[in-house]
Amino acid sequence: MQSIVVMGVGGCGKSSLGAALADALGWPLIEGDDFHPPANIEKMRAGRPLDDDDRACWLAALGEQLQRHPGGAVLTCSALKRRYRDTLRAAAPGLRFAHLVLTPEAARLRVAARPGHPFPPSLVDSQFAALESPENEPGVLSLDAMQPLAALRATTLEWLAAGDEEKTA
Ligand SMILES: Nc1ncnc2c1ncn2[C@@H]1O[C@H](COP(=O)(O)OP(=O)(O)OP(=O)(O)O)[C@@H](O)[C@H]1O
Ligand SMILES: O=C(O)[C@H](O)[C@@H](O)[C@H](O)[C@H](O)CO
Repeated sequence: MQSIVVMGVGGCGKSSLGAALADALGWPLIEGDDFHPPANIEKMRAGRPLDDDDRACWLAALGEQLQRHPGGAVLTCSALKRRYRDTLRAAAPGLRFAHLVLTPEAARLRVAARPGHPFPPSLVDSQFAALESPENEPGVLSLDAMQPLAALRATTLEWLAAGDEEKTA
């Protein structure tokens, strides 16, 4: 069973959907933010966007985590750029991605409603600037992040099941 990454900009709802999917599938949840080195957390807290170098060792650690769960896992990871996603795909071939899509305004509102979180609202624009849409890549589901969580969960589970049926047909 191939793992799934719940991806998107800060505040799009990765942790919420990731936890719901892990629960429904009985898969472990790999919370991507837990694998940032302290320097990355400090940088975000200081309102400075992460760059490719900052994200390189983080993505390598997340790839290792995926490899530890060959039976399937749910990973939450912003995975903003094509090459970040390809790094994860190289670690777990056939990896699937559910992309939570929302507007910068909606992301800002969600992030602002979480005071104390290391990711400040001022960083939201930089997330959209870095985002390369995964739409035309294989194994990607685009979701309207403004849908209720239960609907997002149901749509993603149906999509995963349909993909598995295709593989066994
Ligand atoms: N489908 C949804 N509908 C309404 N609110 C939501 C939905 N999903 C998440 N939220 C709310 O939006 C906020 C951000 O959600 P969450 O922490 O899951 O996002 P995230 O992408 O993991 O953020 P980050 O990457 O910055 O940690 C939370 O307050 C959460 O309760
Ligand atoms: O790639 C990045 O810039 C980071 O991973 C951020 O997206 C945050 O980790 C997260 O989304 C907010 O907590």
